[in-house]
Amino acid sequence: MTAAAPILEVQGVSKRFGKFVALNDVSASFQPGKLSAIIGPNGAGKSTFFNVVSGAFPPSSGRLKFKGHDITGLAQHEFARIGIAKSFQITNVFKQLSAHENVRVAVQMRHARYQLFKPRAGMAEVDDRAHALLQRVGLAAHARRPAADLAHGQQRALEVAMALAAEPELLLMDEPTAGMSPEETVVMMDLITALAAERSVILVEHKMKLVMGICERLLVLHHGEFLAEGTPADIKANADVRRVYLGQG
Ligand SMILES: Nc1ncnc2c1ncn2[C@@H]1O[C@H](COP(=O)(O)OP(=O)(O)OP(=O)(O)O)[C@@H](O)[C@H]1O
Repeated sequence: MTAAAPILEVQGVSKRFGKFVALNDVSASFQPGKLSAIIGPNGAGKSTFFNVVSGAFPPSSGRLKFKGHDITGLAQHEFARIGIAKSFQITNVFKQLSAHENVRVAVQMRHARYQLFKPRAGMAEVDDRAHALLQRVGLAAHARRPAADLAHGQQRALEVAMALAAEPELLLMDEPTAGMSPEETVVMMDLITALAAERSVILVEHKMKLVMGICERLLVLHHGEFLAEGTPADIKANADVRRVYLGQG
């Protein structure tokens, strides 16, 4: 049996900030349709990794490949166009707009770029698509509420709906449960599990316990390098990982 071609390949990527090396020659390959997590203690380089693979900034050296094509140095909006979407640790929603309006803007941005709909007929389709996306993330009942009035967990879900508007094949999520209550965390983890059944998802997460139960594969960053990778069981049993996480939540 031959393995599927990777959806994302990170090849010898380094990221330097001045003399400081935040990522040091990291390589990893992600198979399509899987839920993976990059974990690691504070300052390990997780956000830097997320920013590099989502196109927020180019690597200092090394290559990125998406479905076999070299995407190193591509502009950020090009990442969305080819099928890579991201949702951030800090919510990026327009607070005064309703939940539905926020998602509608995201849908319109995608369709304006491709002129998928005819101008007149388009609005109803855009509205419907926005409603479907709100439903997908469990916010259908809150469609008319201003984003500012939504609970933190709901705002994060709204942002996920906006990321999904790009119809990504690969969804990148930076600490998707940051700042959430335990109840909101459960809802978000269920949503991530459901989304991962439909596309490839890579999470960046500080809390190892959180991802143990839902991810097929974990990669552990430490001091800008991969310390270990494997199934949750492999990682749990790994002495090096236990050592770097010792005393951390
Ligand atoms: N723009 C920058 N300029 C200089 N140094 C940076 C910059 N961004 C990150 N760093 C440094 O790179 C290292 C890795 O940071 P990064 O934010 O990627 O780690 P992290 O694993 O996401 O940490 P945390 O879990 O605390 O968010 C840190 O030492 C940080 O100070």
